[in-house]
Amino acid sequence: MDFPWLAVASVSALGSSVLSYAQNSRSWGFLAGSFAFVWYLQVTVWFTYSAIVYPYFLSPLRHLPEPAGSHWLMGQATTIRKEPTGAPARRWVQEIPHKGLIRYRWFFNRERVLPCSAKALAEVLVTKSYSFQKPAPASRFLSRVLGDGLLVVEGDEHKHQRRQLMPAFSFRHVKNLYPVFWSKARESVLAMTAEVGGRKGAEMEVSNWASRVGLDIIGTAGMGRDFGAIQDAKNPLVESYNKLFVPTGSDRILFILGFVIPFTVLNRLPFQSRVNEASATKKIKSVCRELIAAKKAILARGEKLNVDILSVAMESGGFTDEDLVSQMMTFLAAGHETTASAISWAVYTLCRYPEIQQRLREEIRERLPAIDDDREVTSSDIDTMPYLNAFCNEVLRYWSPVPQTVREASHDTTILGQPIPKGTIVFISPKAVNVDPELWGPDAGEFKPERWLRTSEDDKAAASGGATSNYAFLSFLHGPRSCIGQGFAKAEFACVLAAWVGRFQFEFRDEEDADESKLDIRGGLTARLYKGMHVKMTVLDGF
Ligand code: HEM
Repeated sequence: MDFPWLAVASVSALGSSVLSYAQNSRSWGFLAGSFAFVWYLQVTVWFTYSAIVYPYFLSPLRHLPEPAGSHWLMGQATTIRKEPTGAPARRWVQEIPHKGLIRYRWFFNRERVLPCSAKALAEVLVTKSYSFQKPAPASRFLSRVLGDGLLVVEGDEHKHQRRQLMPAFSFRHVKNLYPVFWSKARESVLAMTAEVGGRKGAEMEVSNWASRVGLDIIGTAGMGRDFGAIQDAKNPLVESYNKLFVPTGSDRILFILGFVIPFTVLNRLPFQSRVNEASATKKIKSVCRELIAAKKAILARGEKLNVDILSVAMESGGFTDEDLVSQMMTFLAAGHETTASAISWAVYTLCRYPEIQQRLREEIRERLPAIDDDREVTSSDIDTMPYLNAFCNEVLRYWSPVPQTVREASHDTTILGQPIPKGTIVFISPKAVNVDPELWGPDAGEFKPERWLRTSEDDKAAASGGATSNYAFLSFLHGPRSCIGQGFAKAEFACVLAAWVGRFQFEFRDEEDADESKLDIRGGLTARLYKGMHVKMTVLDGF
């Protein structure tokens, strides 16, 4: 329930004028004082209604099961802010007896609904997908930093954009990109080898490397431009994304102020995060404009464009230049931090389970050419490596690089027959659903690549990791708003990981990291280790 700024301001203006008139006062001081008084009265009434009366006595959601120990006014807000991103939802889904929906309360008892059965998820993500849209504050942020690209737009505009962009992500097209993925993966291995040198157990922060290789892959395979991020850690694009997605101290202040000042006003104030955001967005936009101009010059010369995402979007004829800038910004952001997060968590897992690392390395070395070998690596090499694919699927399941996402009911609707009023916030938690024993069986909470390995020719269960429903694996969501880059991401992830594991041995720098429950995981869009993923790396002979 959002604070009705406009209505409250209008009533305050009217009320203070009436009071001034009734008191026959022409003093500005009296007018301002009575304006503040009427404002205060309304805030008190609104607050009592929205934070106490509605959630406790009137809301149709009040009978849904809730986490125990919620604060009378702050619900689960402090728990959520204290624990690693997505961790409370992971616990609630398993601990609270539910029939597919859980309600929890956020600051000032604002209600949230967590769909957690396959049927509830199917309704939110597929059958009623366009009734559950991105909430206005999330859309405003995404729109500011990405423009109105595929991730932001809703309804018919979304259907139209998605149709135009789909050919760039077709199965056949992604298959043709494997050699590009492999060549960038090799380049990153060579650059990292140079940095490690002959040192045994050299300390490295791998999420930055993963980000840089991700950026170069989306640049080369998605836009026909090598950004050179692997070769240059100070690459302006890398720095711009660091500014955009790494949280600053002022974010917390902005979050709190957001309860009392409208975001349209806050966003104009010179907070550090807003200043960073504006300069980063300007830089990224200028790179995108330059890319589009270069492609247009190719078209003007009558030459044929490549089949990268940008070329497909341009050739569809369905986008203006500014639309194309938004799409490019969307693919750059959506396409590199997510995969980078998956690669970082894969490295973490390899440190945690040295025997899995060894088994994976054996398969890679047996099946793929060594890094110094120029032979092309194709989809038939990568897609037929059972343990590599099982390991990648299990990392995506267990760590869910996008741990949670959010929707808002755009009108009064239902989930599983439960009335959901317009404006209700619905939290979708891949991090919780991906390890729910109801859907995955009793070993859901274990990291176990074997669940994806076929035990016989007609073992069909392995394709879905043995889960009882498609909706059990939510890392890319499902339905019309699922990740359009899923095939691209899986292929890129497998190539980079294979090249890294073939060449390097990974170990924890800080042994205490082995205790997952102590990890400080934060992040809005993707899950990151707050201190960075610091590991020890050694170059191994023979690959
Ligand atoms: C491991 C890597 C990745 C993961 C886990 C991932 C996950 C997701 C998720 C969960 C969403 C839905 C977000 C929401 O609606 O709230 C999404 C959407 C999207 N992803 Fe990915 N993604 C990955 C890689 C990529 C790549 C490589 C690209 C592009 C090449 C990409 C492009 C997009 C786009 C454009 C959307 C918006 C789709 C739409 O709304 O129609 N993603 N992704």
